[in-house]
Amino acid sequence: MMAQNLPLPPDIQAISGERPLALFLDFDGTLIDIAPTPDGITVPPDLAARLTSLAEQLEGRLALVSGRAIPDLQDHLGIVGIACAGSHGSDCRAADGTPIGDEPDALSDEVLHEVGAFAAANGFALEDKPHGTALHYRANPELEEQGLAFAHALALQHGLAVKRGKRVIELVAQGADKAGAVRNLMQFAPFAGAFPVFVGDDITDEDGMRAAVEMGGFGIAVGDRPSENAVYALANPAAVQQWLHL
Ligand SMILES: O=P(O)(O)OC[C@H]1O[C@H](O[C@H]2O[C@H](CO)[C@@H](O)[C@H](O)[C@H]2O)[C@H](O)[C@@H](O)[C@@H]1O
Repeated sequence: MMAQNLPLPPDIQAISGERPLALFLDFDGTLIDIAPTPDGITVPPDLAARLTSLAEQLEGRLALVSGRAIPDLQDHLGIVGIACAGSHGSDCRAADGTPIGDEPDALSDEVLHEVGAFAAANGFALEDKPHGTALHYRANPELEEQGLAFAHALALQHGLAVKRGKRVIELVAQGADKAGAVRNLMQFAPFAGAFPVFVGDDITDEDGMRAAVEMGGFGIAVGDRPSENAVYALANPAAVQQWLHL
């Protein structure tokens, strides 16, 4: 199913034929199908090579923008020589690995301890991340309300932000989001001055799409979640890969 009956995007070659295209791609649910657990995803073995080749066609103006930390992306994909923004925009790096922008501190030990204890006591699967922590409840969807109440109370107490995703609630530093990642990358070559397009499936991707729109581009929603900022839609990761000619 597709988001809000939005039309299919124009062919990528038609877009990039008109002006230099800067492409920002979410990972889970956009390039790769959602799996029961974070480590259970199936990543085609040649995906990294295909992304690298796409980046070359775009003269380097391709970035992965993920809620996952960059080392986690690399564990699944291998080292890809393209720009990456990990941990919901907390950690932005150019294609050669050079950091872009400030990297926020990790969460305090006190917060990590509280979240870990809550997860263990209530049936959430905990994902520790370098710039945050995630409570997964895909195996127990009824835990959502309880998880949100806990996360919002803890965020208020410690000045953190809550991110919601597909059967996941995350705590991260204030100010980290995918809009910031897009804006950061668009300040520098080879992205600066290009036409930004953000492709994503989840709530956190709305920030990235909004930033693309602000800079004259557009968003493409993936899947059936209604999108506030997308003007085009693709049905699933297979359709994204096809659209990208991967
Ligand atoms: O911004 P993304 O690249 O889409 O990353 C968002 C989160 O993705 C991962 O969790 C989600 O995918 C898992 C694997 O399909 C799934 O089991 C889980 O229910 C989803 O929430 C990842 O584990 C998170 O760290 C990312 O923030």
